[in-house]
This record gives sequence, C-alpha cells and structure tokens, in this order.
Amino acid sequence: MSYLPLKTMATAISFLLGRQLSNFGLKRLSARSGSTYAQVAFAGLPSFVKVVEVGPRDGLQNEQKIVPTEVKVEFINKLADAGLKTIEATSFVSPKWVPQMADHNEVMRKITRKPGIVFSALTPNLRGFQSALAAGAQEVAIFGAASETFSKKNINCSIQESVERFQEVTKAAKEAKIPVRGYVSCVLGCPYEGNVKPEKVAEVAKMLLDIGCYEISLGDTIGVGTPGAMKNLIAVVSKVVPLDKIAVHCHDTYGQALSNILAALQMGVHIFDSSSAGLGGCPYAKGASGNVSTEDLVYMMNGLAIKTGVDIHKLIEAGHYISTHLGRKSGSKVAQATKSSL
Ligand SMILES: CC(C)(COP(=O)([O-])OP(=O)([O-])OC[C@H]1O[C@@H](n2cnc3c(N)ncnc32)[C@H](O)[C@@H]1OP(=O)([O-])[O-])[C@@H](O)C(=O)NCCC(=O)NCCSC(=O)C[C@@](C)(O)CC(=O)[O-]
Repeated sequence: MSYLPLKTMATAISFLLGRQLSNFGLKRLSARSGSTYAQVAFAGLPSFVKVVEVGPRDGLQNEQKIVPTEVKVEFINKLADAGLKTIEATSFVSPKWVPQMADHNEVMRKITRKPGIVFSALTPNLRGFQSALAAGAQEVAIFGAASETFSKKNINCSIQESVERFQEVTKAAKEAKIPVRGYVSCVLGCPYEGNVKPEKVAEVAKMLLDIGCYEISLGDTIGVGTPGAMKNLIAVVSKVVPLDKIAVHCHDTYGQALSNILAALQMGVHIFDSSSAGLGGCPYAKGASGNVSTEDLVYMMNGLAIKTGVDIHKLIEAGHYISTHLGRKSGSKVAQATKSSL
C-alpha cells in the first residue's frame, strides 16, 4: 500500500471531487432532460418555449463604458450561432437618452444574417421605426409602462401619449409587414410609484394588443416580483390578452426571476425574455439589476424536458465572451458553475 502525505491526499480528493462536480455539471448541461422528474412534478408544461434574447439591447444599454460596435456584433453572432432565434440587437432611441445604443445603425447592418433568425430592435417612435427598417430590423418593439411616472422618465410622455405615438409605429409597420412586439414595464412594481395594480397592467397590455402588437412582454423592470404576484398578474392579464401572446421579462434584482418564470410557465406562458450572462438593467430604473440569464433559463428548461433549440455550451461561451470584454465574471450561475469544465 503506497503512502500519501496528508496534503497530497487532500489535493487528490479535492481534484477528484472537482472533476466529479464538473463532470456532473457537463452531464447535466448536455442531458436532454430531467424528464422523469419533469413528468412527475410538472405535467402539462409545454414541450417547447420561445426564448427572446435581449442581452445585446437590454444588457448593454446600461453599461457605463461604451462597448465597441465590433464587440456587440461578435456577441450577437455568437448568440445566433448558439441557436437563439429571436435576438433583440439594439434600440433606435435618442442617443442623448441612451448613448450606449447610438451605434444602432452599424450594429444592425453588420450582424451576420442567418435564415430563421429574427433580429429585432426597440423603436420608441416613428422616426426610430423608419431608421430600424432602413437598417434591416426584421421585427421592432414598442415599449410602454403601467406606471405614469416611469413612462414620463423613460420616454418623456404619459401612457396615453405613448400609445398614440406607438400607433404611428404599428401603422407603418403593418404597411411594411414588420411584426411589432409590445413591452409593458413595471408590471410588478415601479421604482417611482411602488405597487402597480395588475388591472393597470392589463389595461396597457390590451391597448398595445389593440393597436397591433402580436406579442406582449410583461416586464418586471426592477425585479421585485415573487411567484404568487406573477401568477396573479398572469391570471388578470390573460383575461384580455390571450395566453399564447404573453411573454414575461424578469429582472433578477431580488433573485426571484427563475421562480417567477416557473410560476408563469405553470400558468401557461411559453415565451421568456432573458439576457446572456445576466446582463441588463434600465437606465431609467435605478438599482435594477440584469435580466434572468439565458444560460440559467435554458438549463432549467433542459431539466424540465422543455426544448429551447439552444446549444447551452455555445451560449455559455457567448456569455463569457461579452463578460470578458466587460471585465467581470458572467452573471449566470450556470456559467460560473461550469466555467472550469469548458
Ligand atoms: C422617446 C424619446 C426619443 C423621446 O425624447 P424627447 O426628448 O421627448 O423627444 P424629442 O422628439 O423632443 O427628441 C429629442 C431628441 O432626440 C432625437 N430623437 C427623437 N427620437 C429619436 C430616435 N428614435 N432616434 C434617434 N434620435 C431621436 C430628436 O431628434 C431630438 O434630437 P435634438 O433635436 O435634440 O438633437 C426619448 O425619451 C428616448 O429615446 N427614450 C428611450 C429610453 C430608453 O431607451 N430606455 C430603455 C429602454 S426601456 C427598458 O429597458 C424596459 C424594457 C423594455 O427592457 C422592459 C422592462 O424591463 O421593463
């Protein structure tokens, strides 16, 4: 029997344990599903969910240092390569309001186009829509709020005025055959007004639906929601917007995003916004942290035997790429846990 000094033994054990853990991580990542558990505990969930990647827009709009256009384009190309089919690439907003998105034209024009992948952009008004269209956006999003104060701070007009402005966009988009997505911010709380009534969210969501949005994304802008509040919200909004047109957009400020997504999934929602590496925040919602990370979302869906079409390994690489550029570690727990095994 060979003799191992204590320190060497400890190193060997931690090495083996580390390997075990990273093997576990890799197996879990590549596992198609945790179908046995999923079938027992989560019967009735959809077999596929649509993931809307908002990292290049929601993620990068909030960065203090301007990210070079080439880095943004490479990041978006990597996300597309990972299998994401809807990628919000930029926003055609005023560069005075959001300087980080001032290169919207170049970003939109330089992305490598691939069949089946939709590159979309935020457009607050007709001017933004026309620029987005000229630059090659295949879909646009208008963005309203369920809070008057947030609407004023974010887009400098009341909710009613915003809907009138958005109507110009939806009309022009219809003529150009461009689908329009609608966001409602502050659905579970407002940084200025506090509580927001689900009925108010439903009212704004219905207005956006009525002016021609094909999908309504409910934004927990400051990430204050909890699963019960999310379920109640979906119950109220789905009375006026069909469930298959509702998406949820969860920021993870209070660590509730995945729980809220699971709650929404159980209510019948099957469209989820997320951000590679958990990037994100809104410049007009102080203190709001990033979105739920796409890596963590896809990992959870894999475990529930729900397909996303996303290659999680490539996705993690895309997240590391942008995180390295930003000089910090990825905000995704899954990416952090598996970094050593990549
Ligand atoms: C809506 C406006 C433009 C109104 O801003 P305004 O100052 O009321 O509008 P204006 O018409 O007086 O224009 C002001 C200046 O902006 C220019 N301008 C006007 N429109 C455009 C345009 N489309 N593209 C480029 N430039 C534009 C316009 O030409 C003018 O330039 P100047 O004459 O002073 O040189 C402004 O408030 C704005 O750009 N806001 C954007 C704010 C924003 O992007 N917020 C973050 C996105 S929302 C979000 O993150 C939440 C979400 C979606 O993720 C969901 C969630 O989490 O809840």
